Amino acid sequence: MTVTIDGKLTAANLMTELQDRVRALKERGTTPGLAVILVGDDSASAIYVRNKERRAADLGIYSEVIRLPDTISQTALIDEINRLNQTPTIDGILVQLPLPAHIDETAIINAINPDKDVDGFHPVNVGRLWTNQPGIVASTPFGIMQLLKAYDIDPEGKRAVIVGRSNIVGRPMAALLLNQHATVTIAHSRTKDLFELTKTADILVVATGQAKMITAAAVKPGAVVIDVGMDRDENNKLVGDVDFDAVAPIASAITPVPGGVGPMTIASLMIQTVALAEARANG
Ligand SMILES: Nc1nc2c(c(=O)[nH]1)N[C@@H](CN(C=O)c1ccc(C(=O)N[C@@H](CCC(=O)O)C(=O)O)cc1)CN2
Repeated sequence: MTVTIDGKLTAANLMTELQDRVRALKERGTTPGLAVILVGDDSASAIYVRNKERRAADLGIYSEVIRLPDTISQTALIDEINRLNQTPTIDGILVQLPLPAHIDETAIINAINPDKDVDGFHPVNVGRLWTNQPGIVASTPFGIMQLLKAYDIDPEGKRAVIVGRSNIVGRPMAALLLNQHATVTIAHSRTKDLFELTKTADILVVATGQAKMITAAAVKPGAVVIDVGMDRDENNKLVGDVDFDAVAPIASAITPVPGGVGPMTIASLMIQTVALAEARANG
């Protein structure tokens, strides 16, 4: 029988566990602090940021949202990051993506102190991940690893195929699965015979942004299928990169959209903010 991996429930369970860690930190005089920078008025980003703010408040994490106009210069944005880098009560800093076109995303990520880079996007943290050292990991792949753990899916010895090579999902996902002893292939828009490759995967992670591109013919029977997509179908309904109804009957486990990977992203952000505050409290 196919297992539908419930990201909402897993995230809620992890948040309950996290409450105890926040309480313990506060008893020791440390309140975890998270700063979120939102540039411009992208409506989806505004919702994600509001949800981050709410989740932090639920847990007793101090959060500060810095809303900046989309006309802000790159220099002024970096000045703001520098202020937060120097604020001792802020453990984690993130800049909500995407950024307006005139701002160089790489320059902004590189301006964040790597030890406060709660998104795990800074090259120092990327390097730590690829060399299998402890560090902060991008929230979505971190959340996917939490889902695999919660459902007793062990990557060791499995063939994993990741479709998508973004810095936010595909690349860190590959490193995390490799660190857990999977045999990993990253596929992308220029991969030849893509579906021949995806059919070899015991664990298939799809992050392409193309609605329902993975059909049953592209999946090995019994595979674990993780859908990172958040796309709109012809009826403007939120769907994933995987055709859930077609693939679910042949998968051993599959994430739905919505309610699969998405809710784990914000939960992972909270977990890593608390871990950074614990590091501060422990000196
Ligand atoms: N600085 C960052 N920017 C962005 C990140 C990130 O991790 N750091 N990730 C995404 C946006 N994101 C969080 O920021 C995010 C995306 C989706 C969800 C989520 O819960 N999705 C739900 C569906 C929501 C809906 O109905 O629209 C789901 O899949 O069930 C949470 C957070 C890009 N930017």
